[in-house]
Amino acid sequence: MPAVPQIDPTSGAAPEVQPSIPLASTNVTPAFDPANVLVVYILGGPGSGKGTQSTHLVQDYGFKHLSAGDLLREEQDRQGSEYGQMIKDYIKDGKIVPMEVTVKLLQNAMQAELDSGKKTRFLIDGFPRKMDQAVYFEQSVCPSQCTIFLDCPEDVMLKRLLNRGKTSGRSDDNEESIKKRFRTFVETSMPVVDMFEKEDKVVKADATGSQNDVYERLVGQLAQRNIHPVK
Ligand SMILES: Nc1ncnc2c1ncn2[C@@H]1O[C@H](COP(=O)(O)OP(=O)(O)OP(=O)(O)O)[C@@H](O)[C@H]1O
Ligand SMILES: O=c1ccn([C@@H]2O[C@H](COP(=O)(O)O)[C@@H](O)[C@H]2O)c(=O)[nH]1
Ligand SMILES: [Mg+2]
Repeated sequence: MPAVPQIDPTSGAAPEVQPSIPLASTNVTPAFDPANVLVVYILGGPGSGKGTQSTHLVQDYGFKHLSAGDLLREEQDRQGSEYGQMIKDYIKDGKIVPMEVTVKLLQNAMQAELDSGKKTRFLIDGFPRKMDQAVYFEQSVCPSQCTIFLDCPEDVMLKRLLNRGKTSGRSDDNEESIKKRFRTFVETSMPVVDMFEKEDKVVKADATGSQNDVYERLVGQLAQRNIHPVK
């Protein structure tokens, strides 16, 4: 397996990939072999419960949870990061940070986990959020097994996020940023879910109701995809 490059502090990173390139037409060998590494994405609108359900899934399915948003916030706060201010501005505005940064952070985190001989099942939360990220990651990092999609109406998500905003300290848990995030989700992220849906790779669950209700639905859906708890 090739070594995973660090984020290049001078120039940035991975080559640009045009989103229009069809997945099947390329010959790139991914960095991680899907025979040895399981990647499941968890997507859904802001506040749909991705982080919450990830906590449950990690406990029962032996996943290593990697939240793209958390990794970006860590990078934003890392002393000396040349991307800090850019990430801060993008997050507050609900925009998608250029994929070179996010993919590198994810790839490095996966490599670190594999190097330490720990988990080989990755639950990637809140990624891919844009078509270029999806195409690049699937081709060059690791093809996913499936995408969990948490389906939740905006009024429910808004209520949850405003409630979370009372204590989260997140710069984007305010009404103005939330509206922008909803828009980005519909315009930029849903096409990714739709693409995976066409490939029959989406496990969709109604994300309304209690956390436990949602989780039970997810467990049932995952079983149908032959993904089972490890204990
Ligand atoms: N089923 C649920 N019912 C009520 N509240 C919930 C439910 N699931 C999650 N929450 C709460 O809603 C808020 C948002 O949940 P969570 O952080 O898991 O969402 P998310 O999809 O990861 O959001 P983001 O995209 O902003 O990171 C949290 O305060 C969480 O406790
Ligand atoms: O692939 C990604 C994932 C996230 N972002 C940015 O981070 C924020 C917060 O993400 P959460 O998943 O809600 O924690 C998101 O609104 C984007 O601005 C990103 O750019 N790319
Ligand atoms: Mg989250």
